[in-house]
Amino acid sequence: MASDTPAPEYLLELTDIEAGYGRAALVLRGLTVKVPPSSIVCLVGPNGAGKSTVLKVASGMLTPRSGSIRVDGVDVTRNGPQDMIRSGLSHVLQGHSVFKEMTVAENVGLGAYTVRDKALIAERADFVKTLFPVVAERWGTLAGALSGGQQKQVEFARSLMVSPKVVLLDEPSMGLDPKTTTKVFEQVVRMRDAGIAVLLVEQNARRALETADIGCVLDLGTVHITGPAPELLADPQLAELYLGGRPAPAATP
Ligand SMILES: Nc1ncnc2c1ncn2[C@@H]1O[C@H](COP(=O)(O)OP(=O)(O)OP(=O)(O)O)[C@@H](O)[C@H]1O
Repeated sequence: MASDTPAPEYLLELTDIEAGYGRAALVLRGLTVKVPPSSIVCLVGPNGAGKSTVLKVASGMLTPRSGSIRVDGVDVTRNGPQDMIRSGLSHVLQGHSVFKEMTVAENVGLGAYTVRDKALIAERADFVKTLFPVVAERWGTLAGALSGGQQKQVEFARSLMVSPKVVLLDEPSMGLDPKTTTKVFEQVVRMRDAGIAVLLVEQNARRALETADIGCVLDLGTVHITGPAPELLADPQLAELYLGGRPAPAATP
């Protein structure tokens, strides 16, 4: 029977979040970020602005002191990490987290450790193999034998084994050369096109905004500007302040 309840406008809503570590001063100060379905939302901003902290709050690793978190319209503010996964959020941490002495298949399988149904696990494994061809091609290979960019795709595949609504990606380009970064961002777009919303944190602000649908500029724990990523990229003042200088002028014919 079809439900009369309209689908929420956003899959993830972080509203007026205040959060910090222990007794130290607040890191996030009234932060609001919203992720619509089938979109890539990118958080950019200077070192220490609180970008990774946003993802820790969204994944239940850090409980906010105030504010609310909603996933697909449901309030999950007090959920811990396990319950956040059940709510539909999956977090790919900063740095490299594949187990190099395990095969690609074993690494991907770890993402499904909360899933009991073997047929469901096989179905999801088929899905990630289709989405990330390199994962299918290197399925039986030790993950340590893969390049950095390929290992990142194994991490993406592992994160999708819980069938998330939103994937939280913390600096997927870290330690990768520009060519590999381009390939990794192509995979982020494939995730979005497969219907998975993405909240992306990146140091490489210009590159990330070129990939994202929506950009949020974070400074001192709050979002200063948010809007369509192409508009943020075209803003000369923003480029000067946060994107390492003005964009190159268009070539004259
Ligand atoms: N585990 C922690 N314990 C205490 N303070 C922390 C912890 N993690 C981060 N911080 C502090 O929170 C602030 C924001 O850090 P965060 O990593 O969220 O920023 P960021 O914007 O992601 O920075 P970067 O781009 O350098 O990764 C910083 O002042 C940092 O020192």
